[in-house]
This record gives sequence, structure tokens and C-alpha cells, in this order.
Amino acid sequence: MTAARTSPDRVDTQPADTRPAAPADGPLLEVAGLTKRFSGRTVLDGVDFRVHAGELVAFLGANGSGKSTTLKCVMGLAEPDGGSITLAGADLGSLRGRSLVRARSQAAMVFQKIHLVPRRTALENVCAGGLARLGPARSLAPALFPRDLKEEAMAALDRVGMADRALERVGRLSGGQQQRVAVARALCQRARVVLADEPVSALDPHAAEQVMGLLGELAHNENLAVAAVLHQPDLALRHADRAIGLLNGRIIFNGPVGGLTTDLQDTLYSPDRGDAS
Ligand SMILES: Nc1ncnc2c1ncn2[C@@H]1O[C@H](COP(=O)(O)OP(=O)(O)OP(=O)(O)O)[C@@H](O)[C@H]1O
Repeated sequence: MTAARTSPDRVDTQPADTRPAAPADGPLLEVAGLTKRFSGRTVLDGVDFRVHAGELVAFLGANGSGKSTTLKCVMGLAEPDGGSITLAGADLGSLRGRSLVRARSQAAMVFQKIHLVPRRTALENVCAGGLARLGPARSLAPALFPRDLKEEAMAALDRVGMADRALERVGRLSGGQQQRVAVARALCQRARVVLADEPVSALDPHAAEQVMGLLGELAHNENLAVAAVLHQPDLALRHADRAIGLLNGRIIFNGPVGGLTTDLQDTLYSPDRGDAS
């Protein structure tokens, strides 16, 4: 065992939580005691973590360890069985209806498996991110998108290096280009928290570096809180500030990426991991 390893009930959050980049007014995302069961089988077992403005946190762990389910619970795509989720100061469990939708709009998804609309242009897809915060009354056909929204969407596309492809249908873009459009959509949503589930798993190494670089810039330059599920510890080492390691639905590591030792990676990805339930 390495010094950086922690037991499931003694998670080392101290180094990251005292980072100077973090604001004094607390984390943008705080998850406490999160539990989730599917058909009686526990897949998340008391997951606690925080993500602050200005940091990129990588979620690592073997297939089935609970990474995606954690992010889905935050986004409301899976219903937690216990615990609390606080997003930009709002306790999601205490909210319903439009208040809940408004609170959740503080988080944007860059999910590999939740696609943009392929037959719409990059610009229209990015505008759709802005509509999330304008409310249902402004859910207009693309031809009626307000001019200021289009200008903001163009600025976001420019920010991710895709302005010259704005009028192209997303279905004609490469995987890396689509991920950059998804990042632009998150920018246009003006979300303060960005959740990325396997944002680079379908990308070639060069495109993966670019998209991870963009996510890092969102955190470090735009002061957003970014959480990304990754399958490549080396990408976490190069781009993330902090790593959270999940094993069978429990966090076994939470600390600066420098703590991702070979021993820890062996433990996280060992084929002999037992069962979560
Ligand atoms: N809708 C569902 N119904 C039943 N079981 C589910 C469902 N979604 C996830 N699970 C189970 O929950 C566990 C955690 O899944 P999850 O997708 O969160 O893992 P993961 O760490 O993201 O894995 P991967 O790296 O393979 O994407 C797995 O055992 C999975 O089979």
C-alpha cells in the first residue's frame, strides 16, 4: 500500500480541499453518503466527494465500479436511494419541479453516450444549451433563436476552435469535433459545473489530448468545476488536478493525481476485485 491510499472510510480529501484555487465559499458540487441500488444490488455505497470551482477532477475505476451512476445521480438520470447532492449551493433532494430543473441547469453534461442532435448544425446544438437557461417559453425552433443567443453560441464555438464548422450538421463531424461542440454547448448553458462521462473514450490520442485540454481550460480559465470519468489514468495524470478512485461502489482514493501510484492503479483495475453487493 502507498501513503496516498486511503481506506474506504478514511478518504483523504485534505490536499485537494485546501487548494488555493478553490473559492472560500465552498464547493460547487458536494455529494454526501450517496447510495444507489439496482434490483437490490448495491452499486454505490456511501459515496462522498466535493468538486470546487477551478478544478478538474478525474473519476477512475474499473468497469462497473459506479463512476457513471455517480454522475447520473447528480444529473437526475438515476434516482439515488440515499445521501445528498448539493449543486451550486442548492440541495437537490429538497427541490421539485421547475426549481429542481433550474438548480440542475447549473450542471452541463458532456456525455459520450448522450449525443448532440446529428441532423442539426453545430450552432443549433450549442444554442440548445442556452435554451436550457432561458426556460420553456424560449424553447423555439432554430429559425427563431434570438440573435444574442446565436452570438453567444458562435463565441462558444470559437472558444473551442469550431467556429468555421458552425453551420455544418453535427452528424458530419468527427467524434473529437462533436465533443468540442458538446463543450461549447456546456459553455453556452453557462453551467458552473461540467460533468463529462468518458468524454474521450472514442477519440484518437491527439483528439483526446485536445478535448482533455479544453476541459482543463474550462476549469482553470473559466473557473468551472469539472468532473470527468476517464478510463486512462495517464490522461488524468496529465490533465486533472485531483483523482477520485472508485472500487465496487466505494471511494478508495481522493487526492492529487500525484497519488495515482502503480500500486493504487493495480488495486483499482485488479481483475480480482470481489463484488460490491
Ligand atoms: N440501469 C441499470 N440497471 C441495472 N444495473 C445497472 C444499471 N446501470 C448501471 N448498473 C450497474 O451498476 C454498476 C455500476 O455501473 P456504472 O455504469 O456506474 O459503472 P462504471 O464504473 O461507469 O462502468 P464502465 O466503466 O463500464 O462504464 C454495474 O454493475 C452496472 O451493471
